[in-house]
Amino acid sequence: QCVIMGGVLYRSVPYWLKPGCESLLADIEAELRCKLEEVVWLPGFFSIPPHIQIAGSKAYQQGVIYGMDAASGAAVSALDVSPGDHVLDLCAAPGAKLCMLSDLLGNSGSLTGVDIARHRLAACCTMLQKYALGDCCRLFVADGTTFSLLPLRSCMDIKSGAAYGADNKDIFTEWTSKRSWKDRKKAFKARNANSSHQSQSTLEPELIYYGRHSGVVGLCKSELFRPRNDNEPSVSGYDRVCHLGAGPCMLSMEAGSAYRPFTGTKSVLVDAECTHDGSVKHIQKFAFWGWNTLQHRVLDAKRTDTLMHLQLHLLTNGFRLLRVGGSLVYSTCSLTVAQNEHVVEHFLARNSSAELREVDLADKWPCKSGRIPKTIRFDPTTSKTSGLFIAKFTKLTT
Ligand SMILES: C[S@@+](CC[C@H](N)C(=O)[O-])C[C@H]1O[C@@H](n2cnc3c(N)ncnc32)[C@H](O)[C@@H]1O
Repeated sequence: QCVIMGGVLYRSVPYWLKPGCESLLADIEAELRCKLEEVVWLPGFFSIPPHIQIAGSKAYQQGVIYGMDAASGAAVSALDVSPGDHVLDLCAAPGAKLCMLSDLLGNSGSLTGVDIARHRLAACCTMLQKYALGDCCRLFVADGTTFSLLPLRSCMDIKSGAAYGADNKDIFTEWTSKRSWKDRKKAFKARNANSSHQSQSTLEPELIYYGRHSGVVGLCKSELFRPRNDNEPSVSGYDRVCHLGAGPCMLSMEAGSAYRPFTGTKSVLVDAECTHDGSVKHIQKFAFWGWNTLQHRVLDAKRTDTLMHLQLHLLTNGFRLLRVGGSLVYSTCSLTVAQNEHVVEHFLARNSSAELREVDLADKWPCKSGRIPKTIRFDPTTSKTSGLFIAKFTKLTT
């Protein structure tokens, strides 16, 4: 019997590119020896029977398909990303949503992925490269509650370090995964020095990957890492938007130039750390961990409090980095009210420029309303997806 749950694939071709898709699908079906069933409510998604293993298939190895739960796909769709947008994914690893975001952007705009767990972000980096999706992307190991770097203009000319003097070690040249032993040792030392002097929450962002069109090539390190300063309007581009009253036009830096306008972070995804109790894949792990561990892993009040605090801070900082008129999606794969509606309520009470928005198309999705109007919930018992909570916000001028 075909069970859709947990067996949904997202093709690594933009789903609006119809030509050629049919023949591609036929090839994949022949290779997997099963029918790919279209998920009618989510373009680009197909379901396969759960016993079919895709990891050994040519289609998977060549990066034509990747596995992703349909509810997660819905969270990305809720962002309504258009080519050219500057998108921030604040809890990016291991990177399924990041890949889909990159697919939607095509070779335009920019995508910044942030995660506090280095090893998990390294998996993102591998995925982006495997699926050839990283051209406009940059990845930072950083704390999403304090991350402060603005998006760079994606349309800027790609400059080579040579134009700025190839011997200037401070200029980012084209990214390569092959670093000299000396460079790796230097980076390792710097990391160790950093972590012994700073707590995790104040770690400086560390750039671990950047694509050719991410806007990083040609920049000086001091330009890329110049922190947003709320007290200096000329540096903190986002604040200048409000003061100028000039719509969604902001200021950003380019190598060797004064600040130039850019369209800002239009979309922020905060797929926050949570207890994962709505994730079917995660719950299956309790068979291995032992069901008696459920109490401290999911139901423990102290842990929930700590997570709520983190979720609220991630959401607040994501919103701070959003431009006026942009969209932010907050999602968790927890089914608890504490990590979802309560976080949203606390956030709205403290941010007068935040407004909840209806998720377009949600009326066609197999989801229900959350306890707060305009929020939605995917419930595994009725949606045939993993559980997911989604709230979409926009930023108003205050
Ligand atoms: C639910 S997972 C994100 C899944 C991801 N969006 C995807 O689609 O693959 C939550 C992530 O949040 C990260 N995280 C936890 N605390 C964080 C923080 N303070 N800043 C940034 N990321 C954090 C975790 O390391 C974890 O990778």
